Amino acid sequence: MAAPVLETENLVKIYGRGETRFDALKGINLEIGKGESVAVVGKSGSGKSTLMHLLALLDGPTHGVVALEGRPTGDLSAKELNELRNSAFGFVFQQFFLTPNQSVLENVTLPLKIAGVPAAERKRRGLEVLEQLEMADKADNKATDLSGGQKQRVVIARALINDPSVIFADEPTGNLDSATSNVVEDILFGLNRDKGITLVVVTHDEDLARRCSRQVYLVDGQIVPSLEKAPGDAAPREEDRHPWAQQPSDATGPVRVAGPATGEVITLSQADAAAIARAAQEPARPGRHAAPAPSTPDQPGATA
Ligand SMILES: Nc1ncnc2c1ncn2[C@@H]1O[C@H](COP(=O)(O)OP(=O)(O)OP(=O)(O)O)[C@@H](O)[C@H]1O
Repeated sequence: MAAPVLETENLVKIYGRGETRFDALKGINLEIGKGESVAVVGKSGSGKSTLMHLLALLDGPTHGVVALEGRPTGDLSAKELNELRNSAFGFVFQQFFLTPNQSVLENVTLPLKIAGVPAAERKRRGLEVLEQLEMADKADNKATDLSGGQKQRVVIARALINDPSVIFADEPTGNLDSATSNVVEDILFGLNRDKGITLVVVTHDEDLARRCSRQVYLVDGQIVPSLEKAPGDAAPREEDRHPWAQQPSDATGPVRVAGPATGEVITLSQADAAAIARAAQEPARPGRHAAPAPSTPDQPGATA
């Protein structure tokens, strides 16, 4: 793996206390190399967004370390964290909506405004990045006067404006139709390939996850073995790749599987094992990524 841009050590996140205590992450050790594209996959409530928020320095862990470019971030002040996030990261999050009353250009250049960049320079860089995403002609539009796919391109433009080393994307295609999803994905993977921007994507979309160079599987706040083969391994046998798929279908107790990469024994609930087995074995939906992307991708009615 390339030098890690992000590393975590025994990352634990506990929400609440006493009777309402919930252990959302239970000791995550993860390295994300520069230029990787990593999909964080798992069922609802498994801790994907929590992990993404900790990696993106939007929230702090209860225990453990997140290091950016080899530098632990735990001791940084709120101001330092803000600056670091603003300069190193881009966000394609559905909850980071565009500001409706502002123009596309104002939305895209917001991170530069926060960083204190003068107006003329903001405009120059904003138009440049909108040009890259074929949205320069919409610079003066209100953010509301756009289709779903166009809004998502504006969000990506905003994520790019500070030349980030990592883009975090939380369900970046969640509300888009299939053709528009393809366009948005192509943009994100193009940035990864051509500019070496590291991508960390939380998604339920198996096709999008498969397009990433690595998948990180979360079950109940823990990483379970990914489906990629370990470095230097011979091609794994099917039963080694998906040991959970070998369980008898009428089994009711917890499923114990040996990780193909580490040999570590992990206990999964039947439901989690079945969900992972399904995700691992389902073929790609027909039609996705097969057809060339349309040149005018945005569909009326889609929302970002
Ligand atoms: N602020 C919070 N306070 C208490 N519990 C929380 C909080 N945020 C998340 N949780 C709990 O932590 C667990 C993990 O949440 P998280 O949002 O990371 O899951 P997720 O895998 O991203 O789910 P989804 O796919 O549904 O978005 C869930 O059980 C959730 O209810």
